[in-house]
Amino acid sequence: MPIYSISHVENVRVCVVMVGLPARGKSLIAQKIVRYLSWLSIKSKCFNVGNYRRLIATDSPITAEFFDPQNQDGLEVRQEAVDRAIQDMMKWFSDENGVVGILDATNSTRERRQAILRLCRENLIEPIFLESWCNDYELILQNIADVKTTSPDYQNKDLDFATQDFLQRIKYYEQYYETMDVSTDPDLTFIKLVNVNSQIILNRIESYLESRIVYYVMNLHIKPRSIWLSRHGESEYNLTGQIGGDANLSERGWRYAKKLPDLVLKSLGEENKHTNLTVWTSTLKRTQQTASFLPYNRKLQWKALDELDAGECDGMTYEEIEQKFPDDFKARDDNKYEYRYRGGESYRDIVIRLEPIIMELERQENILIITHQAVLRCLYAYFMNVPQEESPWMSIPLHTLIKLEPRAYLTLVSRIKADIPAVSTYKEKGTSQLGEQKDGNYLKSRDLINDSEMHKLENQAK
Ligand SMILES: O=P(O)(O)OC[C@H]1O[C@@](CO)(OP(=O)(O)O)[C@@H](O)[C@@H]1O
Repeated sequence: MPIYSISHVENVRVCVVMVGLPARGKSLIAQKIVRYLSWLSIKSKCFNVGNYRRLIATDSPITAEFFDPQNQDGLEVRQEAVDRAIQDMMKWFSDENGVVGILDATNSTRERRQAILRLCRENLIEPIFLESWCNDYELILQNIADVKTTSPDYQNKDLDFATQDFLQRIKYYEQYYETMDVSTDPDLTFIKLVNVNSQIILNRIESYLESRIVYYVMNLHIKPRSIWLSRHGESEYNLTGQIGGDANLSERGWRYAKKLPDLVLKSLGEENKHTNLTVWTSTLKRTQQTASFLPYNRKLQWKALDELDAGECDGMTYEEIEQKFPDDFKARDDNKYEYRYRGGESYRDIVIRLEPIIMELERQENILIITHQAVLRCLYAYFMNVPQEESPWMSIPLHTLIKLEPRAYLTLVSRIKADIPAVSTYKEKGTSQLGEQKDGNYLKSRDLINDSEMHKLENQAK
């Protein structure tokens, strides 16, 4: 039976209209919403007006003066950019059945917001305005530094120049910026984040999908932190090639468990060696045994982190499954993400049960998660924006500690191998044999800003 996502049930289409002065973290929030909703199979896309503007005004470098409200040419280019972004977004809603489109721009005047509102209503799209309001100067400077390292406007410019120029750009916008307020915008659906999430003002949140977006955004924080991921040490079932079950660690698995505290210290580095981590495991013995030598007192077990339930195939090897249920074996290879074991789960089912984990992870700071091959693939896919067709085939080796460092526009990945041998549990498509465990082919940092989108736009413009 197919699983429907909430967008099918409600049949709604939502346009998230970002609002805020430059350097308020709008693009970051927009990208994160797209990544989160796409992970939940809700078709989402971000339309960044800055990208359109750069395509139209190719005679860059652009400096703050371009944004002077007295600069007529600048105004025209900016109007054209927003018109084109909105046009493309509307086309995407209708031609590609988009569900959540995000208009990433400053949308800083009430007049502009009213125009977007009218257009959305005409096209039966629910608009939700998401304002990021911030007067914390340190935070703004931090955002400028992040923008400077990622925005094409400041490529090859030094930080001082970029900072001054950007502050001037903000000043121009401030001349006509109108913030959102319950008294002035009583009829609009909006979320206003004040200094990230020190205060959150909500108005007229109505549909379920809107409330999911609100809940997600409310949980975001921007404190620097790291997330460590590890599979449990090699288990006795891994040795025999059996899947599922609740086996103990093998002798080599125990060696990994004993070495894990050192690997974590090494990854923390000398200056952070006293950092107190929270450790999450599943409820299965092999993850708890793996965590047993870690010197941290906050250890939590989550049922949601248990391994993929293989139902009737629990305890079998892939060869036995191929012999006993050949059609199922093939169906799983054909569509591993959707295939649900008889009486068990699919990868999609895991993603659904992991959603509260993701929400909690967004709220938390430093966490070490010890879990299982399939669950780890799903968590990793969320952080690294890995598409559904690929995620169940990612190679995540045993006895390897992975560190994720979420940054403004990308997640950095590093890993430490324990140098303790383990069997491979990696099964390639089309065979029941366990092949060689590939050496973490997905363990690369990935940009969250989708470059391919930019290339597509550039090609259209040519
Ligand atoms: O989806 P595939 O590639 O079969 O991987 C999931 C399998 O990985 C295993 C090992 O083969 O995980 P784990 O080692 O965490 O127990 C199985 O229990 C589980 O069914």
